[in-house]
Amino acid sequence: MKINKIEGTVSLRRSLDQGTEVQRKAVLNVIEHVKEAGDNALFTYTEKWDGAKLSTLKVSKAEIEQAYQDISPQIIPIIHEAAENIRNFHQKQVKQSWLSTKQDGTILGQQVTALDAVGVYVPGGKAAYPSSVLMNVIPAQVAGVERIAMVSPPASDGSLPTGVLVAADILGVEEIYKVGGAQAIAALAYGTETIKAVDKIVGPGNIFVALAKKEVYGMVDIDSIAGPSEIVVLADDTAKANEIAADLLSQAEHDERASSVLVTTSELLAEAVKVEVEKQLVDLPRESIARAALEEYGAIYITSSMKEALHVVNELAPEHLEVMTAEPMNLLPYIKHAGAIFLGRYSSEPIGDYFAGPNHVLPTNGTARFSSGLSVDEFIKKSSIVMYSEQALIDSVDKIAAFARLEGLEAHARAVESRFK
Ligand SMILES: NC(=O)c1ccc[n+]([C@@H]2O[C@H](COP(=O)([O-])OP(=O)(O)OC[C@H]3O[C@@H](n4cnc5c(N)ncnc54)[C@H](O)[C@@H]3O)[C@@H](O)[C@H]2O)c1
Ligand SMILES: N[C@H](CO)Cc1c[nH]c[nH+]1
Ligand SMILES: [Zn+2]
Repeated sequence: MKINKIEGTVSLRRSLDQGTEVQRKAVLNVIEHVKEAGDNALFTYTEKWDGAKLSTLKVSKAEIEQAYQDISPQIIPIIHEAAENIRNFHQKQVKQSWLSTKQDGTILGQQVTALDAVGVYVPGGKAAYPSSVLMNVIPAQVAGVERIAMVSPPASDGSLPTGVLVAADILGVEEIYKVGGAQAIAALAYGTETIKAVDKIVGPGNIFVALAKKEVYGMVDIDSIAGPSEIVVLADDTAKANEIAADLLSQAEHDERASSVLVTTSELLAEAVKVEVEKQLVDLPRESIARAALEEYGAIYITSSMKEALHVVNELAPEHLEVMTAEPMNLLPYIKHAGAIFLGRYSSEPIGDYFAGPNHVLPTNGTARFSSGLSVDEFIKKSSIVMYSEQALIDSVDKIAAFARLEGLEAHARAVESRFK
């Protein structure tokens, strides 16, 4: 990790991965092929990219039962407890419909309706993510979505990870399909013989998944594009180097393109964290991934004041921000851009990945400047409601007709006037 001293204001935004021309073309071909050939195209690509020769896509009851046989029994109550924490947190996000009656009897309001059908992408290439099953499915359930179709790429033996199957079963997901990548996104958007089309697709994935989601947007809705994981730790000289190093590595191990950054006012701490990171890397099972990520996207920034450090943090707008300072809560009002904020040394980032309750699907690549993590809001829509009283229309008909004529829309004006002719 390189140490950089920062003076004054700097621009540190990372550019968004738009994929290469070859990747974009490949994704377009996949989508067209799935539209034309349906399930057959899904079988072809699953064999090509995942090495699995399948004859059916839907996970069977027998496969779920087998997953319960294979999984360590101790993990099951832990998944249940995590699911409960996540459900309780998301329950607080529920928005109610409302109606408001004016003095003249007019009723105005907003009706909240859950989406009918949602597709959930659970990544499966480099690691298994049962936690992402919980994070994507629970807010949809809390919103009241009736149909949830989950997709995830199989291993070469045609199986899905036991943790993914058990987590989905614990939540009561009935449709689980063994298909991943751009082909899974195309199937959810356009439908095939086996997979019925949905209204919205959510969930993180690699560049092929991200490009496919962008491509089908409009046909269906999508959530934001969550890219490789990121962590920024903001620390002063009270923080502990070994704890910061451990937290930086927790995100670096996700992906060679993950980004782990320390922003600190202490030169001494910066040096100590650099040494600790090297020390802790050595026996990490995913050392090579973490090392590659740190070499390319890792950094330590030293600033001369906390004010400058906060500026750097807001500039980076990270997916996850940890604040490890003497009084972390005091800094909260100055943090404008971060997907999730973890305050104090007992709030290590993986608590949020698995257990605390907030969602772990969060804005990356600086998009926390304008977007938020996955929430119940992503699974609802709002219809406005208008019920005018006779008196209200008498009072405003001339104004509305005048406005319509300002736009040259005579039929609009006559429509409101027709009630009194
Ligand atoms: N932000 C979050 O909440 C969150 C959570 C979990 C994972 N992630 C991220 O999701 C990503 C998961 O990526 P992954 O690759 O491990 O799994 P993935 O499921 O996204 O992608 C695997 C699929 O990619 C397709 N593919 C692979 N190589 C291809 C090629 N050359 N051409 C066309 N298609 C190809 C295949 O269909 C394969 O099934 C990682 O970047 C990880 O950090 C993010
Ligand atoms: N940190 C990831 C989001 O960037 C989510 C995750 C899933 N499992 C472990 N971590
Ligand atoms: Zn993580």
